[in-house]
Amino acid sequence: ATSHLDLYEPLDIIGNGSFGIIRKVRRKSDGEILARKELNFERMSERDRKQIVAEVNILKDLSHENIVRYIDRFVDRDAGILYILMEYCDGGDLSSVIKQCGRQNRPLPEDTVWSYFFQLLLALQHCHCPNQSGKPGESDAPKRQQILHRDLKPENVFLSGSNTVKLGDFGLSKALGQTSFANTYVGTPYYMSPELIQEKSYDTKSDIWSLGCLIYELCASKPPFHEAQTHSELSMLIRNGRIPPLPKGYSHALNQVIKAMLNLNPAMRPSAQQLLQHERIDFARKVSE
Ligand SMILES: CNC(=O)c1c(C)[nH]c(/C=C2\C(=O)Nc3ccc(Cl)cc32)c1C
Repeated sequence: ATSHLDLYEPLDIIGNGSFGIIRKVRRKSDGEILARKELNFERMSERDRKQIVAEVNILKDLSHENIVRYIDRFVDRDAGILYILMEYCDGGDLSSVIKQCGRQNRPLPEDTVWSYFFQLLLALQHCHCPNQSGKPGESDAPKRQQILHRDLKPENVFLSGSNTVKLGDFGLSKALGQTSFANTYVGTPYYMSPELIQEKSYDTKSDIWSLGCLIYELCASKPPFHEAQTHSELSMLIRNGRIPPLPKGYSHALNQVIKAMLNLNPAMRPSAQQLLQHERIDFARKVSE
């Protein structure tokens, strides 16, 4: 019987994640281009293997336009490699877009920022409030537990076409409900929220903090607390909560909504649901429809 591997023609390597690579592949049956994560689990610790299994199980449950679609997985026991097949996003990741804006000193247009912001809010809302998307008959959908992304950063957001963003790499996310709030710190130091510095628990408002850092970085081409050289300097900058204003040309409204997401007190930060009511987000929604 043809093994899974023979069903796909390997093309170029497009990324390297924490445990392996991401390769572009062509499905031979219909020529569809996909992305395949290749993870060498022989070198992984037991804990990391559990993490990957948890990621796949989380991704399987999520089906949303703004979350990278999980397609299939299979293991090559001899080679000790786990293959995870996902949708291909031809625009690459947001971190490359930000680097390009910084290099060419051409900031992202404000309308593009609001559109990406809107789409990421839809993705987060789908994770944070499982049955809130308001689709008719939603109430009889199987109850899925709340999911936290926990590592929202430009390297984990991918572009499909020129203006659809997709949240990817749930490697560090935690499905709540099985355990209490995850209080082991993980994620990108620059996007570390104040509650994580004080080793308090991580919750949906920590994802909102990271989203605030990401939207800030889209405009300024660097994270809000970038000047820090050491961990302790970073935590001092974060706790004094002073955020350098965005470059000229971005509206007061955008500055304000970023400030609200970067409130030191998690309870004061707006939820994804509340942010989706913002008038400029509503405008982005209308533009996208
Ligand atoms: C240089 N690399 C790229 O331009 C690039 C492209 C064209 N696609 C990707 C990444 C993904 C891609 O295309 N689909 C994905 C699904 C899940 C995850 Cl975690 C990543 C991807 C990347 C990193």
